[in-house]
Order: sequence, then C-alpha cells, then structure tokens
Amino acid sequence: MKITLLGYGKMGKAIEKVALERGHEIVNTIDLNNIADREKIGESEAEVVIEFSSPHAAYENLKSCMAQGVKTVSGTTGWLDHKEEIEKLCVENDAAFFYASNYSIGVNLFFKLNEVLAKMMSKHKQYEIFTSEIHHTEKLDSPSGTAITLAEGIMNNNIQKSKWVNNEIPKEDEVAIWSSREGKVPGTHNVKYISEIDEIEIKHTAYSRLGFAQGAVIAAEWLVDKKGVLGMDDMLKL
Ligand SMILES: NC(=O)C1=CN([C@@H]2O[C@H](COP(=O)(O)OP(=O)(O)OC[C@H]3O[C@@H](n4cnc5c(N)ncnc54)[C@H](OP(=O)(O)O)[C@@H]3O)[C@@H](O)[C@H]2O)C=CC1
Ligand SMILES: O=C(O)C1=N[C@H](C(=O)O)C[C@H](O)C1
Repeated sequence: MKITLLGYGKMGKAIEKVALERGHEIVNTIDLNNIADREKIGESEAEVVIEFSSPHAAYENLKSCMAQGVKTVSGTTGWLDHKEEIEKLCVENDAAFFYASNYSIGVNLFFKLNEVLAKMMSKHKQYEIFTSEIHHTEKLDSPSGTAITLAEGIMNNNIQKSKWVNNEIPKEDEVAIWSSREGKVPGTHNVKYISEIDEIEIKHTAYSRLGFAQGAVIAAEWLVDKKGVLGMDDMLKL
C-alpha cells in the first residue's frame, strides 16, 4: 500500500517504522516545511493518508484531504469541534475518513470495559467517579482525546452525568478528568469509583507509542478499499 504521512513528528515517525515493517511504501511525508504538497495528495500515487499532526493543524489538513476525495486515517486530538463538518465533507466528496482518539487495541478494549462498568455503577450512587490521564510534557492538548472518549462512555451510560470538566472540582452532573503532564509518559488513563469504604479502579498504561502506530497502520490497511465515515467500532466489531 502506498501511504502519505501528513504530520511527521513522534507519531508520524513511529507509523513510518511500522508501515515499512508491514511491507508498505511511504510516498511522501508532509509537515510544515512542505505543506504545499498537501494540496496535491489527490493527484499523487498515495492510496491512503495517515494524519497525525497537531491540534491547530488537523482541521485544515482534513478539509484539504476530504476536498480531494482522499482516503484518510486521522489520530490528531484537540480539534473535534469541527468533526461533523469533516464528516459531511467526506460524504459530499465520496472520500473515506477514519478517526480514533486512540488507535491502541488495548485502549479500545478498555473503552468497552469503561462503558460496561459505567452502566453497572450508575445504580450505585455512593461511588464518586474519578478519571485521570498522564502524558508527556510535549503534549499540546488537555485533556487527552482518550480521556474525553472515556468521559463520553461514562455519560452515555449514566444519566446523572451530562458533561465533563478538566482539572476542576465536578458538580453532581459532571465527570471530572484530572490531567497531568510528566516526563516522557506515552499515555496512562485511569477510571476510579470511590466510596467511603472502598474503590474500584480500571487502568490502561501504554508502554510506548507502538500500539498507537500499529493500530493506525491496521486502520489504513482496512480503509484502503472503503468509503465513508468509519471508526474503530466498525473495524474491530468488539
Ligand atoms: N489517536 C491516537 O492513537 C494518538 C493520537 N496522538 C495525537 O496525534 C497528534 C500528534 O502527536 P505527536 O506525533 O506526538 O506530536 P508531535 O508534536 O511530535 O508531531 C506533530 C507533527 O505535526 C507537524 N505539523 C504541525 N503543523 C502541521 C501542519 N499544518 N501540517 C502537517 N504537519 C504539521 C509538526 O511539525 P513541526 O514540528 O514543524 O511543528 C510535527 O512534526 C497529537 O494530537 C496527539 O494527541 C498521539 C498518539 C496516539
Ligand atoms: O499526545 C499523545 O501522545 C497521545 N494522544 C492521544 C490522546 O490525546 O488521547 C492518545 C494517546 O494517549 C497519546
């Protein structure tokens, strides 16, 4: 498969390594230095674009890919206010758009576990919900996209919770996300239910970026013969 990487930082480089190991070809890597290439992806030999850039750049990158009808896998976080618009452009231009806040298979199992636990715990009001995420100090957005997906999983399964707040004391209808930035941590997420007498905790710890990169390449392999708006639930059918 011929791949263009849009965004060539820590994730772009990890994805390149996995893609080459799986026998794919990287036909271009685009970052700020050669951003003009972005407008020509549709005419290039790339069969799929993998976009991991930065929260302020993703919207323009994805608008361009969709307008060109390009099949695109994106993992960039912190831009999701525009997601519906990108999905609409995808359909209008007969493109393909695959998005996940986290491409790790383990995290996607953890998302399902979180939903099941949230449903179970919604009947046990003596437990307070506490979610947290820890990432490396270079991370630009807060809270992490993964923490937002976890909070949404809780809200969808507990009618008492209707929004999330970051690093502030939650009101009764809010899910608290506590975010911190430490050293080179690849990504740690935690959901706790705390009562006066005990606590229940589920936790996912990424040891490196390998799981994110593998998941993104597997998503690209899956997307290459598809069209429309797709995600991990469509691919993994967990
Ligand atoms: N969904 C998932 O599974 C995962 C998602 N992520 C997310 O992916 C994103 C990238 O993470 P990471 O690789 O660690 O970040 P980095 O900061 O290491 O890399 C970002 C790269 O994007 C480049 N860039 C900036 N603006 C543009 C632009 N307009 N077009 C193309 N490239 C651009 C940067 O270039 P320059 O250095 O010149 O600014 C840099 O090379 C983040 O939002 C992060 O949260 C990360 C891991 C997993
Ligand atoms: O920026 C990162 O590094 C990561 N970002 C994603 C997020 O915001 O959830 C996924 C992963 O945790 C690593």
